[in-house]
Amino acid sequence: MLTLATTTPGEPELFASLQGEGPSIGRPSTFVRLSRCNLACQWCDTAYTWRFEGDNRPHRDTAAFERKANQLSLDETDVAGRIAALPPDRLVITGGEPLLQGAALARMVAALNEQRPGMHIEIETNSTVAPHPALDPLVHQYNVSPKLAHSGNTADLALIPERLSAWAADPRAYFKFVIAEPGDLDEVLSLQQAHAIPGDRLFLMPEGRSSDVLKARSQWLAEICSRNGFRFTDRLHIHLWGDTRGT
Ligand SMILES: Nc1nc2[nH]cc(C(=O)O)c2c(=O)[nH]1
Ligand code: SF4
Ligand SMILES: [Mg+2]
Repeated sequence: MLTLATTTPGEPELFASLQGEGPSIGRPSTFVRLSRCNLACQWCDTAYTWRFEGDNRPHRDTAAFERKANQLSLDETDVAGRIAALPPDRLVITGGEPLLQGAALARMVAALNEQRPGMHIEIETNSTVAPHPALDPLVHQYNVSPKLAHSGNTADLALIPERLSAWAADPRAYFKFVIAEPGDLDEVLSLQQAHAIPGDRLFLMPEGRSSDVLKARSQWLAEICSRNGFRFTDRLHIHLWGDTRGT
């Protein structure tokens, strides 16, 4: 079984859209959003995947979410069938932290490869969890987003040195750092040095859940990228559809 997020109670968050972030920005892709996360970012835009009633970890919005309305368990073959029925030939698996369900994901992707061979498989991850050995060979691209101090997570939970070095050594892994202030760059530079992250696999992305905030932060972030040899990524889906589920 896989535990998915929902768009509305009982409806899994599984949809066709355009990849909004990172190296595949603009590509038609099917998205599946898994529930649960091992971190708690104070600016997280998908707190409905983890901040359930009784979870008091700090978040910018104080709301806690009812678990029953925001989680849905489905069979791996059922999830694969829903993905195979949609037009895109690319799949983005996101969350929450999808690698927490690595064994079930391996079964789902294997079923998908039977039903719809040749799909490009991309995974969004917060960097802390090693891919399950049965899943890893089925994945074409990892979008790895280590969480900096401004996320509110402690470094001992969010920045696992051996994991970061393993991602840096994997040519399938693209780093995507969420940046809220120019000062966040110092942390990126020291992580880049410590783990030998190549600049052509290192993206900076503005933090923001509205088009206005993204545009304002893009002004100085674009400059930082060009000065440091990093790639810039916008959040296309926020400009197009705002901060909404299922887009
Ligand atoms: N269109 C679209 N692109 C995305 N890229 C990464 C997303 C995510 O939430 O992880 C995301 C998302 O939620 N929507
Ligand atoms: S790692 Fe991702 S899903 Fe988890 S709390 Fe942070 S932003 Fe949200
Ligand atoms: Mg998102």
